[in-house]
Amino acid sequence: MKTESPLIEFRGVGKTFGAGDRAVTALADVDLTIDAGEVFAIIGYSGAGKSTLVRLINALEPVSAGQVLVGGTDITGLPERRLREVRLGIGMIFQQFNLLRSRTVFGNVAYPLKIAGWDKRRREERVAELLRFVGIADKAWHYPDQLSGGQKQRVGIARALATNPKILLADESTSALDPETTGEVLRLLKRVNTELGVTIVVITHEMEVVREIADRVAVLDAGRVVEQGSVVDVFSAPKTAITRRFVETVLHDQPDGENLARLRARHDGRLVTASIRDDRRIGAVLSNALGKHGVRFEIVYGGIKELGGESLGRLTLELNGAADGVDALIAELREITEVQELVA
Ligand SMILES: Nc1ncnc2c1ncn2[C@@H]1O[C@H](COP(=O)(O)OP(=O)(O)OP(=O)(O)O)[C@@H](O)[C@H]1O
Repeated sequence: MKTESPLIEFRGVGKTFGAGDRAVTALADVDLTIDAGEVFAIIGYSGAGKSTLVRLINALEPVSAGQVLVGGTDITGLPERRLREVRLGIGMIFQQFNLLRSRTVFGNVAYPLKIAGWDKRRREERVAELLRFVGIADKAWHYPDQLSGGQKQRVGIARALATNPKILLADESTSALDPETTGEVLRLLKRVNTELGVTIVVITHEMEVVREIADRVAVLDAGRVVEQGSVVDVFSAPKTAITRRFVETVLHDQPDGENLARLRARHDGRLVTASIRDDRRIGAVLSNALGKHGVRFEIVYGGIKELGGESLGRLTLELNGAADGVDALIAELREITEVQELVA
């Protein structure tokens, strides 16, 4: 569901808080395009500028430099009245859910509809529909304190979607949840994207969240976008050290330190780590290793994950055979993938 012009665009955006000696540059030279219909993730460590970046999308903060376009409209410098219209098309969910404790689930979800002037009957129909969609219709008359974290975030999602926004901003929306509940909430967000066609911008410090839900990702470091691309490309060939560190937290695919020492102690053969992207071609080379090169192989370490229908990760192999046979096998593998020899 891609349109010609991006739904959200950052052009040379900078954001500085304070002035003079006290000035803090939260964002610098940010260029980003987010297309309609995609799930776009922005990942970075604490303080990288992620929250500042989302706050610029719904114009909660003015930019210090550059332009932010939403739906083709430059929102920098728009009067407050026009900004309110832009914000109506953008829903938001938060790490701490931000529900009204004094209102029931129904009351929380109905609240934005009330503000938007929907009459009582339409509000009731819409809330019932939303609660069914997020799977908590049976909790309509509960208060937030009676709900689990995952249920609270479902309410947050229903509330954010109430007025049919085209864009949903999710700021660390699963960071307060355990891994299982995180998975459930991410699957719900994916349905919001695919079934309702809502474009989702996910802010996170967890690469696992990016892997599970995003189509594309931008890596933010000290206020700058250091890498952006499709999730499969970024995972399979990270270009910067910081991205490699994030990818490593998901794939756990490279033996180092103690693991490497243990492998060395247990295995006499040569150890190589091969990146896996097209696993069938690599499988074909390995299955001929004995017949063609007289080399036996054993997989001694590895982490492979399914991503966008592809297998990604690295395998560490022990290769046993005559030196020239092992060299020939490594050369053949290098024709199709990256291979690194591990020396203790
Ligand atoms: N209102 C503000 N006034 C002054 N400095 C700010 C303000 N908001 C953010 N900053 C600074 O801007 C930088 C980026 O902050 P931001 O909250 O956007 O990062 P983040 O990546 O969202 O981090 P976290 O994950 O910890 O929320 C930080 O150095 C922060 O201290």
